[in-house]
Amino acid sequence: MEQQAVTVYKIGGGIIDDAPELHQFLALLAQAPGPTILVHGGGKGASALMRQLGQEPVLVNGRRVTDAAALDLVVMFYAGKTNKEVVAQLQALGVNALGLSGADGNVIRGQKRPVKEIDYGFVGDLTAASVNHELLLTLLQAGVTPVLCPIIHDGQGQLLNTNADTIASAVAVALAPVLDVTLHYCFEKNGVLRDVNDNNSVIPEIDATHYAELRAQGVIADGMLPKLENAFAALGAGVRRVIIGHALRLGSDVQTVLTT
Ligand SMILES: Nc1ncnc2c1ncn2[C@@H]1O[C@H](COP(=O)(O)OP(=O)(O)O)[C@@H](O)[C@H]1O
Ligand SMILES: CC(=O)N[C@@H](CCC(=O)OP(=O)(O)O)C(=O)O
Repeated sequence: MEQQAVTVYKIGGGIIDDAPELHQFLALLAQAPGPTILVHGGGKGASALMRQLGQEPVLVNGRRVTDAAALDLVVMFYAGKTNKEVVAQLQALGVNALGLSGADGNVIRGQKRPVKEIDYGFVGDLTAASVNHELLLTLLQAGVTPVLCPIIHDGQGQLLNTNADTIASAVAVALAPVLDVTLHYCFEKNGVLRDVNDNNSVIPEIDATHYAELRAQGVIADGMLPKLENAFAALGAGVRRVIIGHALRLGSDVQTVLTT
């Protein structure tokens, strides 16, 4: 029997921070075929808000060092303002969205990252096994679109900050045994670019060998490194398709498709 399909979309801070672009993206999402799950980040806005409040953001290897004050702020910003604004806009577009942190319905439970060379503070690690896929399936079957923010919990009452790309990958992998899953990373560029400053230089297809070459050449750097690590991990764990493309060009042929 053919598996039911779902697409897990992830949007990051570049789009969330730009109100007209966010609205345009959500309007496209509302038209997208089939059941969807949306995972959002918002790192750029969180850093801007921290600076406004006199806190200096600290990021190591693309991950935010999250002390108690930073955790308060990101919980308010991701699980509060950002998540609820996205949900309200989706409702206005006729999508029955339900905003969730990992604590809500125990949808994602993880562990505080152990202190090694770096103490990341209240940052959570998670795997596909951390995801309550039964709840997500129930919501999808009820015609609800889950909207997940990057705040999870440890089951002991502690909230934890987590990278949104990792959440999207873990959710996609958790659903892969029962659904035909597409993982779609949406951001402000047309895909993985040969020249990061040239939006017309999209690499249409990348496999693991090609990725290693591009990485060694320095073509892929910064935030694209963890994104592609998460993306290949998802492909290797049963996710059917992984796409990286522009948030305002959903369904376009101009995008990067990852292959095994
Ligand atoms: N080869 C590349 N193609 C596209 N983006 C790249 C590449 N190498 C590095 N990047 C950088 O990675 C960033 C995307 O990662 P990130 O900022 O974490 O995304 P998100 O907005 O989804 O959180 C891009 O804005 C770009 O600056
Ligand atoms: C632990 C950690 O780094 N959490 C991220 C969560 C937000 C995020 O991932 O946002 P983007 O997708 O917009 O980058 C942070 O606070 O920046």
